[in-house]
Amino acid sequence: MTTDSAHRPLQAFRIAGLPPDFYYIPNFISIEEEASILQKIPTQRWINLSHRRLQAHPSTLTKNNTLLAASLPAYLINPIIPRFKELGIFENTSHLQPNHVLINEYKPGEGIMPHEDGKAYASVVATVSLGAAVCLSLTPKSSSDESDVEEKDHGEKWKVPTRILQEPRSLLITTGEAYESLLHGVDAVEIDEGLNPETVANWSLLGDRTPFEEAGGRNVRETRISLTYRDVLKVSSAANKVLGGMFMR
Ligand SMILES: O=C(O)CCC(=O)C(=O)O
Ligand SMILES: [Fe+2]
Repeated sequence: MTTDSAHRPLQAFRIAGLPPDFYYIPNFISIEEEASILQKIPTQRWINLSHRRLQAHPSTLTKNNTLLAASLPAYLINPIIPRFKELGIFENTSHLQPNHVLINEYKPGEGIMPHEDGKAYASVVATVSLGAAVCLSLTPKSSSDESDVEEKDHGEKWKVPTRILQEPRSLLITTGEAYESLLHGVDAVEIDEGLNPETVANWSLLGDRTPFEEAGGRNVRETRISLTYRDVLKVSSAANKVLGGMFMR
């Protein structure tokens, strides 16, 4: 298992200095693919929240975190999910592929509080960014446990808190300990500031650093949409529901 890890396609994209594992792939989709997806996101399905808006596909989970089985819309499947398969992103999750996508939209000044994604899902999230760049802020789960998060695996120091800069068309994969031991959020700011190799964990993996360098380490926010692909563990098929209903009579 460990011997072939060096040959795994994701290894070149691993973000160093963070708990295992985050992977960042710039230009995961093309400009044309990005435009096509943006144009297909339905305008009538947005749920407005105070600092962002979102929609869930194929549907919102039930109160006990169950997904009612249904396929994802075609524009969320192709070309993205076949590319996930080539990279083996969901090869160890229960359904071997994502079955749920949350679409989040952030206008300048909007964000999402630090949080964890929790146990409704397999511990893998694949996030495709569309439209503009945004920084994801990472913090240890509890500040009193900071030393636990920083020193693991032979005393290796993790550089948290830190940020991951997500360029438009990029893919960010969060798995395992990175999924379980850190909180992630998007600061509700109009400008991400102080972007440089020390403050941005994936600086060396960026597709194009020049816009941020030329802006003096700033990213002036524009509307950014994210597609977060996940594998929901509990899935209820329509057939199960009917059977369940029969046994209850
Ligand atoms: O927009 C993002 O990149 C993060 C979204 C997020 O954390 C979530 O939907 O749980
Ligand atoms: Fe999240």
